[in-house]
Amino acid sequence: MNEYVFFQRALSPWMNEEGPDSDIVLSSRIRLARNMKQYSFPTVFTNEEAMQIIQSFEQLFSQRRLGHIGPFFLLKMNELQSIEKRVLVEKHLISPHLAEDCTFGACLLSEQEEASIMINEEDHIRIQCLFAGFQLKEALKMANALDDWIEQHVDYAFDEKYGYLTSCPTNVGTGLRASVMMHLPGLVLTQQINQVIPAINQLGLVVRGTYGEGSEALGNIFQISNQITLGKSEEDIVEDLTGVVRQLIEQERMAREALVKTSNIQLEDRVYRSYGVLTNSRIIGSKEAAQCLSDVRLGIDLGYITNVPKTILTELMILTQPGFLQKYAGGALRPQERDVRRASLIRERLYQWK
Ligand SMILES: Nc1ncnc2c1ncn2[C@@H]1O[C@H](COP(=O)(O)OP(=O)(O)OP(=O)(O)O)[C@@H](O)[C@H]1O
Repeated sequence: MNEYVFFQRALSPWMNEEGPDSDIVLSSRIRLARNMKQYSFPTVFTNEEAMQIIQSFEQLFSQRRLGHIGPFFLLKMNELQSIEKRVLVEKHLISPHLAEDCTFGACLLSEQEEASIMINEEDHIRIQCLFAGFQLKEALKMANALDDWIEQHVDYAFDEKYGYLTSCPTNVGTGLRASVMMHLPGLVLTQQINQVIPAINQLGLVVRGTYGEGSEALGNIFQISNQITLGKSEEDIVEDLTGVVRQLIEQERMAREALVKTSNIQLEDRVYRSYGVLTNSRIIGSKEAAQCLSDVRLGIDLGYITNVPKTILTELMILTQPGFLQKYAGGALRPQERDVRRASLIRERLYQWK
């Protein structure tokens, strides 16, 4: 496999699977923050230290094969074009911080893109595992396996009392963030989301947008994760989040049922109008596209639309982001040009399923 494929395909191979509860939970993620004992934290390390860290990972992964996860590919930020870095951000494989601010940053990607390890981001090592649907426990298992393997070769910064030491105190302890990406159009349409978000926050969990901290919830997609990393075991953090997500799934299903009962024809109309916009418009902005894709996804889940596979919608959510549009166009595009390209790309993809 050639590294170039990471920038070409919008749909990561792991996204092709239908995970459990995938009508509501789009994906599950575990990320672990770790640091190496012998180096200063990335906030203060020297360029030399940063390069040594990358070198040690280059050697460690030179075999490129790690148990059943298979080969890994190392991509250095200072060797990538800015559009390529943006594409990796849009695929949730690296953070905007690594792409934009970390000259001596790198990432290791597995072939299926379900595992990614960021080097020299906010911490020396950030291990991330992604699974389709509601599979937090499976993601934790894979992240732990990767973590154990790395720990055999690297001395982690660890304190008997506090656990894993990290750049930001909010990650000290387990260094673990567990999160799910949820599609919650029912709770948004019934306006219950306005009560649900504060209630989730009170339970010590955080609700974020599609692209993490500081981002908007595009197309009714919300990311829910744990806030606390200290004083609880990894398993308890995942268990607590799992309990809340189960309740949210129930609430979303009930909201959808209530909408079908009370306003079936209005809902069907909304779904088909959005389908009409996607299949006919000549200019479309990213927010409108995300909203229409959300309506059509709901339409598929409720059985109104049967001819469109959901993976096409997932792919379009990523493909219509600015980085991908420009990658396909072969260069920079002005916002208006992007809106025209976005519309034609969506029409082309959906045309195959008419
Ligand atoms: N369940 C998930 N499925 C797919 N992508 C996810 C999921 N959860 C988070 N992400 C993606 O991971 C990236 C980082 O998210 P976020 O900023 O919330 O977290 P973080 O890595 O835990 O960082 P920090 O510790 O700085 O808050 C974002 O692109 C986000 O969309």
